[in-house]
Amino acid sequence: MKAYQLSAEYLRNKLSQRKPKVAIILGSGLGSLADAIEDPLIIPYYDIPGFPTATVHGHKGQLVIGTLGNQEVACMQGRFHLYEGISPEVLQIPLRALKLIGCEQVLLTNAAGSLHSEMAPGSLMLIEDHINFTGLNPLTGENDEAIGPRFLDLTQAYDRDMRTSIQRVAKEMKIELHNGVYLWAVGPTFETPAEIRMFRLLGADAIGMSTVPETLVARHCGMKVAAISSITNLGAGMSGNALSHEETLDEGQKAAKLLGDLIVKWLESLL
Ligand SMILES: O=P(O)(O)O[C@@H]1C[C@H](O)[C@@H](CO)O1
Ligand SMILES: Nc1nc2[nH]cnc2c(=O)[nH]1
Repeated sequence: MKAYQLSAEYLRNKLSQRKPKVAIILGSGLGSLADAIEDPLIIPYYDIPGFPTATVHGHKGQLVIGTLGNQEVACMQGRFHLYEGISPEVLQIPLRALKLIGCEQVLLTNAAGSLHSEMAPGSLMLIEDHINFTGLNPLTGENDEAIGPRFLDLTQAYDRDMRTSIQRVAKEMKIELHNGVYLWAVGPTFETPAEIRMFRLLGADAIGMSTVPETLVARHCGMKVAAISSITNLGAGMSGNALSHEETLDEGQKAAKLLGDLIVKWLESLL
């Protein structure tokens, strides 16, 4: 058995009657969203065969399965990043396991730096497309055609219907939701000001160190994907301030309530 199949088998045995259809991944500073999940079944990543351990401060490292916005959800409270030394192959495990237990859609969230001063910290950005600036891809290696195609089309990486429904709900709630392109940089260093200027020229609107590998793995196994960035800072050199993970966490926590409200209403709208 492959590692993700072992993870899925373990999770299936834990689920009993629960049937999560929507997966959610919470980024830096956004973990408190999972506290609103009702009747939670909490499974630490270290208990799940095949799952790596979450090492980044602010990423709790547990799967919370329960009800949110009247939907059954499987929520990853914390994620894995390549810069933690996790191989691209291991990044495949959580999403494939979530698909195997029945999740058809995934909503990814992250903390990100903005490349436009008008999209200030505290803003939310719906990802309409991405730029993979890492040269790395979690789908590198042998392809299992039973999971997905060798050459995956990414013309619609972020699902149009999911984006439309999230935008509609944001509008109803009078939440300003920017649209933009997220650029994946490996990290763990933040960028230099020169890199930020270059990334803006390349067409990026926000920059971060996650999400794209999850999108690639999820799309490959046939899940629908939407993603929202919580803007925690302006890109390096744009404000004169030094960047830090503490700032990411503080600003993420400040935005978590607004993002949580949007996610709950969106889940309710799926009924
Ligand atoms: O997991 P996300 O993408 O939300 O985390 C961001 C990127 C880095 O891991 C970290 C930098 O502060 O926050
Ligand atoms: N790469 C990158 N990741 C972030 N996560 C939160 N802010 C940033 C940023 O400015 N750059």
